Amino acid sequence: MAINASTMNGTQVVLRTEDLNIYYGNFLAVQNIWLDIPKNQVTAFIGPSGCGKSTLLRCYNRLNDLIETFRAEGKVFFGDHNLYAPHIDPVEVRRRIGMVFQRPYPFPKSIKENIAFGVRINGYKGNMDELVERSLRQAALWDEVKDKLNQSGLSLSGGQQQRLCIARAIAVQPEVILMDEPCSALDPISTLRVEEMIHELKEQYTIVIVTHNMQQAARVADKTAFFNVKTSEKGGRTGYLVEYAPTELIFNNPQQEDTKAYISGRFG
Ligand SMILES: Nc1ncnc2c1ncn2[C@@H]1O[C@H](COP(=O)(O)OP(=O)(O)OP(=O)(O)O)[C@@H](O)[C@H]1O
Repeated sequence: MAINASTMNGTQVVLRTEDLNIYYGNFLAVQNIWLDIPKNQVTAFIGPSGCGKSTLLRCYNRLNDLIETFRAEGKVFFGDHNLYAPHIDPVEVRRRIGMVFQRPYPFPKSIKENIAFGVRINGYKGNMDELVERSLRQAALWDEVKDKLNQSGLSLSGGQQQRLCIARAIAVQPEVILMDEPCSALDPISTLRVEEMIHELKEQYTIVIVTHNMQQAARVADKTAFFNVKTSEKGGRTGYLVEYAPTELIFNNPQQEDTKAYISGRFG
């Protein structure tokens, strides 16, 4: 699966959705999404609860496939590849488009093995110690764990566990990292560390982050997409994209009334 990305104002587009509708059974959860995710930038998804931020995020690495009632209409492109074409291997997609979840969930294995495990399964033949160190350094965790690599990942603090999970995601060398509210279970200092790390990671990776925290979106994201929910014809609550623009425009000069209302805290 070679990437041959198209461009958006001179920036490469890594992920593109075209007229994407996402269903759980008969329920239309997300409607009519056209969205381009730029390479080596941080894109934030914000919006009120239930507008489909996580549902859309999980579409990018086919994680929704694991939900029996899930169905997608429309297209999701990774470079030139339609990720939902029949020949696409979802396991390969998930290696190239990694994910970090809301709650850190280290494997009940050593710190080192948390990183080495997935890499080995992917057939890595290089120097494992080097890779473990590099991944932990990129996740700003090396200095804290270098003397206890054989201790359990579960012995770390919540913030350290989340950075371990980020190191694990990085280790298999994905092109994109999806983050679903990665700081919501962390204290403010741990949150700051993860945010600083996100700034550094975007030099090498494309990052899409779902966050409830508008200040966080303002701090970390180059572009921000604001989603809202409306009552659909069938009576269900369906999410849709309201506005997508450089982050400073979304927060300082939003074009849509709903965006203005949301960022000024009038709903959500
Ligand atoms: N596995 C599922 N099965 C059925 N419906 C689902 C499933 N997951 C999500 N939904 C529904 O899809 C809609 C969008 O949910 P989603 O979690 O993507 O929204 P969100 O914007 O990420 O919300 P939050 O900010 O609360 O996490 C909601 O109505 C939710 O109830």
